[in-house]
Formats: sequence, structure tokens, C-alpha cells
Amino acid sequence: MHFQAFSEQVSAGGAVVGYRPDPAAVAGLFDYFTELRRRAAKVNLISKEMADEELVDKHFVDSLALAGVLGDPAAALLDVGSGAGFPGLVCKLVEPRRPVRLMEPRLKRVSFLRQVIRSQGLDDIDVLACRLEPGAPVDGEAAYRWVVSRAVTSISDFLTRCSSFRRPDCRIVCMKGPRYKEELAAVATLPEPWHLEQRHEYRLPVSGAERVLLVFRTAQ
Ligand SMILES: C[S@@+](CC[C@H](N)C(=O)[O-])C[C@H]1O[C@@H](n2cnc3c(N)ncnc32)[C@H](O)[C@@H]1O
Repeated sequence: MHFQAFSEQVSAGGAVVGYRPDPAAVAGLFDYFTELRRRAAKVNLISKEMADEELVDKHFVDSLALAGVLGDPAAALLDVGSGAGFPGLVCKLVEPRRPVRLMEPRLKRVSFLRQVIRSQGLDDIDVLACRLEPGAPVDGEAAYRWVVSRAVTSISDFLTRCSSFRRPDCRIVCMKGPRYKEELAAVATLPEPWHLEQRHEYRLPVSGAERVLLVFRTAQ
């Protein structure tokens, strides 16, 4: 995919899901896209069969839906199970002032993420090479205002793992597909209550995939 087609798809898709990146950010996203394609030939980062348009839609544009809700660029983001960098690295590239930490236990993915961070010259972003476990401390945990997961685990399991982030100033985001309602119903049975503060349902423009972004806060 050439830059022009990438730029048009990301800009149009971003406008649909709620965040249209500026031209400098689109250039950074394209460099990341190019590096991802190159490294994914050797390392298991994304599905190799995915066509470029689908990759941009399902990973880049979907990540922009999160950028659309984050607001204040000083509010720090932790992306749990970042994989190849979605959605956390996209959010950093479109808002370079935002402090971002990408948590990812698989070392080949960690090495890819660190290489992109170096090659893009990004500041105040780091990779935590570990897993999020219930009750276990997380590096810098008091600083995060947003903790997100996409395609990592069920909503209930994620909220249970997020017990260290049960603070009034922290929001937990789950990015899900169309069958999220059963998972959402299970949240009411958790011993520690969570309140669903926002629900954004949207459709990705190229694939037509139904997506939802759920924002939780502590109910206490
Ligand atoms: C299916 S991938 C999704 C990656 C990315 N979030 C995305 O949407 O493309 C799930 C990732 O979560 C990581 N993971 C699984 N359990 C985790 C945990 N408890 N803490 C942190 N990362 C975890 C895996 O190593 C994997 O890279």
C-alpha cells in the first residue's frame, strides 16, 4: 500500500470512529505500518493473510476510536497486551505528548515495539515486558488515568486483573466485538463492583465489523 492510499484510508476511517489524525501523525503511522509489514514476515505479529486495507481498518482505524475518547494529552495510558502495538502505540503516534506504557509479555513482540519506539524517536513511552496479574503491582501504577485492553481476555477477567487501578481518577477501557453483551452481563457478578460509564458502539468503515468501546470506573 502506498502512502497516499494509507493516508486517505486512515483519515477517512478516523473521521468515522471519532479521531482524525493530523498529517504529521499520519506520516508516523505510515512508517509504523511499513515496519510492521516488514517484520511480520518473520515474527508472529499480525495475521499474515490480512490484506493492507483490512489491516488498516481493523488495527489502525479501530485504535483511533480509543484516541477519540482519551482527551487530556497529559493523561497517561497503559495498554495491556499490546501485541504489535494496538491500540497504545497508535494513540502515542497521534498524540506524542501522552505518556504511554505498552505491557506485553511475549519477547519478540517486546523487541518489535522497542524498535518502533526507537526508530520513531518517541519520548515518554516504554514497554513493560510482563503480564498483568490480579493484585500484582504494576510499574508506575499511580500515574495511569487510562488502562486499556483489546483482544486480550474477557471483560470480567480484565477488570479482576485491574484491581490495582480501582481509583476514582482511573478509567478501564475494554475494546470488543459484537458479542460483548454476554461478557458485560457477567460484570455484575464480580465481587468488586465496577460502573459502566461510557459505551461507544461503531462500525469499521471498510470491513463493516461491529465494534464497541466500554469505559468502566470503580463503583466505590
Ligand atoms: C490477541 S493479542 C492482541 C494484541 C493487541 N492488543 C491487538 O489488539 O492487536 C493478545 C496479546 O495479549 C498478551 N497478553 C495475554 N495475557 C496477558 C496479560 N495477562 N497481561 C499482559 N499481556 C497479556 C499476549 O501476549 C498477546 O500479545
